Amino acid sequence: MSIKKGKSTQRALLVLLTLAMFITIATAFAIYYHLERYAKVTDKMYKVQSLANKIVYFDEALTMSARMYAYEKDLQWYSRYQSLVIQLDHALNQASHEASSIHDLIEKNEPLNQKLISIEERSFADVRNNRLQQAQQTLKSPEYQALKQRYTNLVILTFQDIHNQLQEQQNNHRDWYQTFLWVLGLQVLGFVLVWFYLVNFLRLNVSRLSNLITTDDLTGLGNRRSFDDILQRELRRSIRDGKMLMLAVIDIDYFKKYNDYYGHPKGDQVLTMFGKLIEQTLRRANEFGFRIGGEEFAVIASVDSVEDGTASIEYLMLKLHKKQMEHKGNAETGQVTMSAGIAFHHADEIMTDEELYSAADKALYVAKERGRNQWVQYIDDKS
Ligand SMILES: Nc1nc2c(ncn2[C@@H]2O[C@H](COP(=O)(O)OP(=O)(O)OP(=O)(O)O)[C@@H](O)[C@H]2O)c(=O)[nH]1
Repeated sequence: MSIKKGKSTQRALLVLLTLAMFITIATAFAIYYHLERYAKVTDKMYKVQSLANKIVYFDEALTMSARMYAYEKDLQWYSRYQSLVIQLDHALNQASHEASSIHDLIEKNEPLNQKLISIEERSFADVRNNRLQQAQQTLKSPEYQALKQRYTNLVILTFQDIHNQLQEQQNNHRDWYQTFLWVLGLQVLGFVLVWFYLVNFLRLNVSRLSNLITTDDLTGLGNRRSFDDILQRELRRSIRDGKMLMLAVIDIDYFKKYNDYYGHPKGDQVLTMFGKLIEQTLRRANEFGFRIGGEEFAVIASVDSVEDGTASIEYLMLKLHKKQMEHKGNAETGQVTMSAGIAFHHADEIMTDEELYSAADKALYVAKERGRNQWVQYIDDKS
């Protein structure tokens, strides 16, 4: 991907992410708003319902008190009637704060209310003048009954109306917040999916990148950087585990001449083929192959004995011979051959990676000096 394209993709991703964040925040606000409204409407419904119950109760109770007063002429009933009138007024006032239709109901039906009160007052006057039968008749009269019924019906219908309106609002808010909850759920799911995608994408790219950093493009073997790291690591491991470590530095003989004779692309093919041979030879987990320079390769292997190590390089040489690749610049064999310098790190030695590499390199030099197409093991003269 070009830098320009990468930057525009990044910008587009940033815009998308910002947009998605705004939508999520807006959705969360919408849920909060509708949930809050839903709770408020529900609360109001309970309040209105309880006021409606109170009003109907006070209304019936005050009629009952008026009747009882007409029958018993007991002043207790009269004062109960009066206290109920005050309580009813208070409840109606409270209800009119909750819903304007109650206020309208009180205003519009004031004449009807006054009529009822005047009939009740008339019966109370009869009671006071000991005309109890007259008082009872007044309260039982069809006119009073009809007015009372009308008043009660009006109250009930108004409250029913309010209840229906509130229920509609409640359902509306519930539908909205449930819809937004789904939207938020889908957004969260989307975020989770994008998150997983990004994490996977990054992980893949990181492993690709680390491969690129440590792999030689042409042969697919480890490159110089990974050679340095793995040589240090394996050396530490061999000292810790008390095992022998082999390092072989391998070079294609007269490779300059090969390039000169057959051309650079053909030279590349030889390098690729040799890289594959190394890969096929190194079968065990603790054996590693590298291309550490132009036509220079290396093998690091944890071995049980010197023979074990040299045998694997011998085997690699044999495989290369079997290929019988023509190399007219190689006057000795006429084929592509290799030379190798082998050095061992023994468990009881203390050697640095540089010392081990230098030893293998020296042995390679000797192999070249002795006529190439061979391996030479480094022997420390001082020991
Ligand atoms: N085709 C190809 N050639 C390369 C590459 N890297 C280095 N070379 C060539 O490898 C040759 C190495 O030459 P020298 O160091 O002189 O070694 P040599 O010719 O193999 O001689 P001896 O090692 O002494 O046998 C040079 O000609 C480099 O150009 C590569 O990636 N591809």
